[in-house]
Amino acid sequence: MPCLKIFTNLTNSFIPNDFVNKIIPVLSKAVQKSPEKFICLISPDCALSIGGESSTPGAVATLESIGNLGPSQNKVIAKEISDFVEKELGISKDRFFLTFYDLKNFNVAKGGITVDVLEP
Ligand SMILES: O=C1C=C2C[C@@H](C(=O)O)NC2=CC1=O
Repeated sequence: MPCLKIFTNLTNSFIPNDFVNKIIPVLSKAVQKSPEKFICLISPDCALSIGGESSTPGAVATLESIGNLGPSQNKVIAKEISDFVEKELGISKDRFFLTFYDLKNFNVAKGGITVDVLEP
């Protein structure tokens, strides 16, 4: 599944309960894949230093997808996700770091079956 993982120094009480669901349509539109395929997890209360500063809100995130990533797509995706994270979590864009991983289909499995077999 295309998967966004966010690690943040925000405490759990600052993460809206519906955050992981609300971001799915944003991901779906930005990555151009159907919403039911997406996973989002957020890990709060992380010890996180960005440039020696650990008390200001910040986050490090990874986005994994089989395709639909690349130099032009990533520019759009980065903007959409960082806008949403800033609006919903109050994390400024200069303290939000996103890394993209374009996965091979044989390196992802769902229900115990690799995606090259699931979606040949
Ligand atoms: O990363 C991806 C993972 C999957 C699994 C499969 C599915 O859920 O149907 N399709 C996927 C697309 C991806 O990009």
